Amino acid sequence: MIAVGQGFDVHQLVEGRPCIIGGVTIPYEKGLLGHSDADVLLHTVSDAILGALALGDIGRHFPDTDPAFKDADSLVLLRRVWDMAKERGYRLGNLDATIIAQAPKMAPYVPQMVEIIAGALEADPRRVNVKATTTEHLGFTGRGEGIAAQCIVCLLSDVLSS
Ligand SMILES: Nc1ccn([C@@H]2O[C@H](COP(=O)(O)O)[C@@H](O)[C@H]2O)c(=O)n1
Ligand SMILES: C[C@@]1(CO)OP(=O)(O)OP(=O)(O)OC[C@H]1O
Repeated sequence: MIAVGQGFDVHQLVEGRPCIIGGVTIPYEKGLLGHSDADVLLHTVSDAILGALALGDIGRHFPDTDPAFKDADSLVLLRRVWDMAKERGYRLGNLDATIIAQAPKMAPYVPQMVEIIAGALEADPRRVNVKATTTEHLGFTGRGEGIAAQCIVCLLSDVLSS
């Protein structure tokens, strides 16, 4: 059985917040705003997995009205999402994600992000790809007002569907 899912997320860039992306705290003058730590990359990975499982999205499982998730570590949320996949007999086929940001420069941190995501999904890092693009100064990402991320995931299971 193969299950694919996709995710998309956006968070606003503001002063006075840490810039946490893919589980890495990136030195930058601004950070992402959210109820949780606002890790836009881990959110989109979580949403892609939940999509493959037909289980909705992270907002359904970890509501932003619940004080339990205030400043939550998105890596903890991703591990909880991955538990849902494992419970259903899935392992990671592969994952491909894109961070859409004019700044900061993501490339130096991408290898660490890959290791963190692969670790959370108990997968070989060679199954995980993270990349980044600017939008050539166009739109809200290009103006530095926010950062977006998108992800596609392929999950594999040995269970045959009936
Ligand atoms: N925030 C970003 C955006 C892009 N990169 C890297 O720069 C390369 C060029 O980006 P373009 O938008 O001009 O395609 C791209 O290949 C990314 O690897 C980055 O590190 N951080
Ligand atoms: C992650 C959660 C957790 O409360 O909060 P936010 O950091 O606001 O992130 P978002 O992607 O807007 O929605 C999911 C939320 O449930």
